[in-house]
Amino acid sequence: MITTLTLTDFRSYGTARLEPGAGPVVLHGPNGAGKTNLLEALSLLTPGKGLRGATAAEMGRREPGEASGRPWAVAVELDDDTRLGTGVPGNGAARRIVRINGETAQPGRLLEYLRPVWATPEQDRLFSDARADRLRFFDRLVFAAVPDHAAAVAAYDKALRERLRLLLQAAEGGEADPLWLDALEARLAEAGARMAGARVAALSALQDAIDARAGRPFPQADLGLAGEAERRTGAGEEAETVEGFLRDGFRAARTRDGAAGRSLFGPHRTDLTALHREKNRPAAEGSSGEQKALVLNLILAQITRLADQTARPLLLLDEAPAHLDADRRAALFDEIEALGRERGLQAFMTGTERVLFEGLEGRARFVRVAGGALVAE
Ligand SMILES: Nc1ncnc2c1ncn2[C@@H]1O[C@H](COP(=O)(O)OP(=O)(O)OP(=O)(O)O)[C@@H](O)[C@H]1O
Repeated sequence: MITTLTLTDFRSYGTARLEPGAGPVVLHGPNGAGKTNLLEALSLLTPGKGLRGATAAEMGRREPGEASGRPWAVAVELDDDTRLGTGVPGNGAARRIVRINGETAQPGRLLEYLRPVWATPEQDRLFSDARADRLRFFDRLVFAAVPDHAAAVAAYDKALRERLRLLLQAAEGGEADPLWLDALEARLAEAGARMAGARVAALSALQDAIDARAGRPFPQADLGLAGEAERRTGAGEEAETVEGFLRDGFRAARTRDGAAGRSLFGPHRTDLTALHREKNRPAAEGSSGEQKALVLNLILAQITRLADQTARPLLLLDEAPAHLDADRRAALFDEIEALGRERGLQAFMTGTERVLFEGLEGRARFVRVAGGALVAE
């Protein structure tokens, strides 16, 4: 459990401190008050770019007239006295660093301490938006469950960029070292097969968790992965066989990728598919309210699963109640509060009006966000 959160020059905050305590935290305040900024800060306590997908340089506080963001820091203390922190040490620095108990650490190690999962209004059209966003969303769910997945995706993305750079050089008449290409593709195939393995395992566990939630007032999704490496993995092929398939595929795609200027083959092109079970229709056809409810159900399934394991689950819900009808809102609050009480879930929820959370009165900590300050009520 996070016992204290401190923000320093993070977005709209100069310095701010919050002691969330056990149970849900409701952050309410007018538009632009800094509610999402606070959730974003918490979302950086896991590898990646956080819930806005922003760069570290954008996150530093900028006063009018300042050209670049200030050095910033987000720090938390956990109930076992562990100190986790992230931030950038210099003006406009592009890479954030992570500290665990004062020592610089690999971002992946944060997953040993916290497993944040979030839902934002941007996900309201998750199933009809760009494939890449959907895959990123799913990969984040995977690495909250399988920490190694984050490292495999990072290694894969790096090798993919490097390979494309070489292929573009070759397409423009330059020389691409074939041995270096072979080495990069071997790395891609190895990381790609691991990614496919983790995705297939995580999808199956997530589907079980969704199925176990029948009877709640949220729609159920039947999930699938549209990608050849995942299909083969799911059909029981050994990881080495999938790796061989990927290596051959990358090699065969060299000329085409170089000409297209894009990497057209590989598990970075996998898609997450979802069927709205009750309606027996693709989730992509659903309204934004329906997609929102499907995504929330999926996220609640994931967080319940994480809460069953040992990791500390952390749920960040940006403007969730505003988009839900009264039944679903009440069910959401009851579930979050029960998960907090029984399994140590910490949840942070935002909304413009306190009244949206009246179902949580007496059961949550209310914090008013205004003018860069956090006021516990
Ligand atoms: N780097 C930065 N430096 C200073 N202020 C920033 C920075 N980045 C964002 N802001 C400010 O933060 C505010 C937005 O905060 P946030 O998105 O958290 O609002 P919110 O309370 O979630 O509002 P809404 O209810 O509209 O979603 C804006 O006023 C924006 O100008």
